Amino acid sequence: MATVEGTGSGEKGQGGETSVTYYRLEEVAKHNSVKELWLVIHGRVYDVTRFLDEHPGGEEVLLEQAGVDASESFEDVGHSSDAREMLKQYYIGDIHPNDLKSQSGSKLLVILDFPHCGRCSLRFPVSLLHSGKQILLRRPC
Ligand code: HEM
Repeated sequence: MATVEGTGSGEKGQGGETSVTYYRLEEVAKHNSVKELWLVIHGRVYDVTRFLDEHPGGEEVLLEQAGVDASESFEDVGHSSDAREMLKQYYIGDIHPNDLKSQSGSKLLVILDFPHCGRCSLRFPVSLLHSGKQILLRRPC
């Protein structure tokens, strides 16, 4: 496990300090029972131990995903936005960047337009590692 300090807002005096705890996949894998059940959804780690009894889809499906990346099964079910909102309360940290799957197939094309300047429009592909991080961009002119 590693904890990394980062600035949430990047603005001075706005109190945007955040701290992220990173977990290796092998550590997540150890929490695979009803006593302690962690799973990974989209690069984020969730401790759903106390949710086992409450999950509307039953505890069995959660146990099947115990200690592993459950992103695909989570999405296959087509969980509601309420379900996605619930995730927040079980979030305990992010997967360590070294353990994130290479997502070469999922690139995002960023297009920046600068209305004040007729010459400047930037297009560049970026790789999506995980959400929640800040990207700083510098205006070209
Ligand atoms: C912390 C993670 C999860 C949360 C917060 C969660 C939450 C919910 C909620 C609120 C529902 C009710 C329907 C809805 O609102 O979408 C539901 C249903 C269900 N969930 Fe999850 N879920 C989680 C993980 C999973 C995972 C990993 C699976 C794996 C297959 C799963 C399978 C199901 C199934 C099969 C249903 C029933 C769908 C139905 O009856 O139509 N869930 N879940």
